[in-house]
Amino acid sequence: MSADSILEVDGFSGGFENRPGVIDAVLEHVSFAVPTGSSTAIVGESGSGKSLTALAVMGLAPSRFRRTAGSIRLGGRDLTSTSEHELRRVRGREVGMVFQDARSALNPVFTVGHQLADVCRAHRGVSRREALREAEHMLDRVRVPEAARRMQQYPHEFSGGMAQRAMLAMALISRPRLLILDEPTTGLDVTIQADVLDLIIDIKAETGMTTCLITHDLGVVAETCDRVVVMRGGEVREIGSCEQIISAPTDPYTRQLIDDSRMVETR
Ligand SMILES: Nc1ncnc2c1ncn2[C@@H]1O[C@H](COP(=O)(O)OP(=O)(O)OP(=O)(O)O)[C@@H](O)[C@H]1O
Repeated sequence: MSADSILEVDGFSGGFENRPGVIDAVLEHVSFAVPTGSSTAIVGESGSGKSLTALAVMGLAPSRFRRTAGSIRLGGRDLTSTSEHELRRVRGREVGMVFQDARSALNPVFTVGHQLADVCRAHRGVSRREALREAEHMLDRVRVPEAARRMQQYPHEFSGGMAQRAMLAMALISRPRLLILDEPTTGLDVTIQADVLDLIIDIKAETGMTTCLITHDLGVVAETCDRVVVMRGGEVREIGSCEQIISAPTDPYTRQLIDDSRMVETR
């Protein structure tokens, strides 16, 4: 394992305890690293274990999930032996996550501005006034038009694409070192998908932040990432540079993913 990887998942295995004492294995010896500054993608079909791996990194795996082996190190710290209290500090400050369905991840009873400011205060210890100013600045930065007015609105008043931008602002406002994006554009209209992807590419270029993009679509990966981890059935099947994986995949499953992806349309 290399010292310049912000995230190191090493032999991580686990499953669900659906019946007491019996663990149905889901993740099997998952090992990969996310080099600091990279744009690493985790790709695979639905059910391959991508989201579960990311949730384990966040310390947010479902309550019935049990780790059976391995470790997850973030910035050199072993998360599998970190207390829940510490994990709360790590989430946000060290690692932020954007989920697929932004509107359901936002709290429906508070305005978007209120929620952004709360996250800012919790992680950066600034005054309420400063947090509100930062929240508006962040909404503007993720290209939400009329940020000041949007601050006062509730999540249901945001379209899917705008809600996804607000989620991105929420993840960015605590300035995490690693940003995990779980299918951030799935379910959005194609043109909105392209806008959100462009935004992610621009923010990455501006901040130099490390990103980990989870997707089933290798077409998206080709546009946004430099490294690829291919998962299937809870296992890592192949790891390589984006170029190598796309031009010369060694695993037949990766080849199938390439054929299924949007790249087929542009070839
Ligand atoms: N709460 C749960 N209880 C039992 N099994 C679960 C639970 N959550 C996920 N699983 C199982 O774990 C496996 C991995 O799921 P995961 O969500 O990580 O896949 P994924 O690759 O991210 O797919 P998707 O893109 O559909 O989210 C799946 O087989 C799923 O059925």
